[in-house]
Amino acid sequence: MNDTAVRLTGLTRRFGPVRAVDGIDLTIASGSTVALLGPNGAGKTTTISLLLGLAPPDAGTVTLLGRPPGEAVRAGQVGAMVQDAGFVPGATVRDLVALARGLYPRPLDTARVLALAGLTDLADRRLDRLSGGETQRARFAFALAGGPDLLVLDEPSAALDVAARQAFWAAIRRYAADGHTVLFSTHHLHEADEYADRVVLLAGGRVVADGSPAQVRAVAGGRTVAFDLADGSVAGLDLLPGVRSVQVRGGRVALTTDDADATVLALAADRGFRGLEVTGVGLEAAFLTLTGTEGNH
Ligand SMILES: Nc1ncnc2c1ncn2[C@@H]1O[C@H](COP(=O)(O)OP(=O)(O)OP(=O)(O)O)[C@@H](O)[C@H]1O
Repeated sequence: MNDTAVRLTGLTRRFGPVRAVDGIDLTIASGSTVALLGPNGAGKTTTISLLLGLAPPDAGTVTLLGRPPGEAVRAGQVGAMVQDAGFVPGATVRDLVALARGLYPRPLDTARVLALAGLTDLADRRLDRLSGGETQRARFAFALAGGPDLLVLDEPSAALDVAARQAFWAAIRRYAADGHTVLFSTHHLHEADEYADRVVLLAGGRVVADGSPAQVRAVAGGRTVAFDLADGSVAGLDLLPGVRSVQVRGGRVALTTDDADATVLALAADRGFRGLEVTGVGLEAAFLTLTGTEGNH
């Protein structure tokens, strides 16, 4: 199997004055699960359509599993779930899976596709009688049918309720655990945090951060060290190692730090503490900082 599932170099796409995708370089190793995270208009959908070969880039190149995207898709190596895909009215879920399986040289068994997508009990239901969440699962079944090495999902959990969303991510996890590569776009920060082993943060058509969810958090300021303000003095706290900012609220101090370990050790030596709490900044805060929207809300 090819070690590199996706390679994008200098990928660029403009719509008039808008640089929807502005020189993206990205390499995704086979077997990883990667989230393309970004706010509305960040360029996620455009990147995915260029990546799948659905639209030509203005500049740059795309290689999927070592080949041009069209070739990889035709060979059944790539499955995709894109937004607003229409279905033939009157056809059933089973018809759709049969259609998709017929397109690929080595399709998965029908029963496996239906089970993975959570559609076993709905196999004979007409597509135009499915709920929004069920329709989304049918799209997922279509993407899975060819048994692709690379699964590309554009905002896959849109329109799913909580239970359907959990079932959906459990299916993705199972598929990824078999060594398949999954690339999904989302603006749900917790989804990227929870389900991806790598997060690529897009804003304005560019990659603004790229790493593990923990690394993406670290880029934006690390951790918060909070404790009770015993004697009321905050003097010198800003000089402790790693500390970026000091806030006092309701008798507690919150230090934002790049190095929580060093901050806590120095704090212990300096004055001691009570009610210590160390928390991650969270992807949400990282996202706001990195995309430059902090304080604009
Ligand atoms: N066909 C098009 N014509 C003109 N502008 C476009 C077109 N497609 C996308 N854009 C613009 O390109 C930018 C990136 O859009 P894109 O849909 O890729 O973002 P996104 O991150 O997928 O957003 P969302 O989360 O809202 O789906 C936006 O400014 C969008 O308005």
